Amino acid sequence: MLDEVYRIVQQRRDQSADQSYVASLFAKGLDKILGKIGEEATETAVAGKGGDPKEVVSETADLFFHVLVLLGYYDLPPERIYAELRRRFGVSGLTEKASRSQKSDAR
Ligand SMILES: N=c1c2ncn([C@@H]3O[C@H](COP(=O)(O)OP(=O)(O)OP(=O)(O)O)[C@@H](O)[C@H]3O)c2ncn1[C@@H]1O[C@H](COP(=O)(O)O)[C@@H](O)[C@H]1O
Repeated sequence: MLDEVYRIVQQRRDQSADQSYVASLFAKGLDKILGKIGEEATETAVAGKGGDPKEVVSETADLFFHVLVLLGYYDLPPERIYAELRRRFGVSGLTEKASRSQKSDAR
């Protein structure tokens, strides 16, 4: 579904802003897209605190969608994110963090 929505996002880029919400975001520019991500991330956090599963799902969907618009802005297909997650797969976050602090100690 992320790939499908991303494909639509890319198709909307050149459309009229009054006929497409995605086109209106592109027309308003990067700061508008970033502002929406900040807003939706906050709303996701508030929903997480509230504990209503429906709200968590709805706000997370809004957040994912606006992140797809940002990826579209930079022509970055979701596959790039999947590849990064695959690269990290199986590496404990704690192990990765410890290796980072060892690297900075060595400097
Ligand atoms: N998944 C979504 C999606 N999720 C959320 N939204 C919109 O994101 C906006 C977020 O809600 P807000 O209340 O925060 O925003 P707002 O007050 O309307 O907007 P601002 O004035 O703050 O910018 C709403 O207008 C939602 O309708 C989405 N708009 C589009 N899509 C997908 O993008 C496709 C293309 O959409 P259009 O470009 O509108 O054709 C659609 O077919 C969907 O697949």
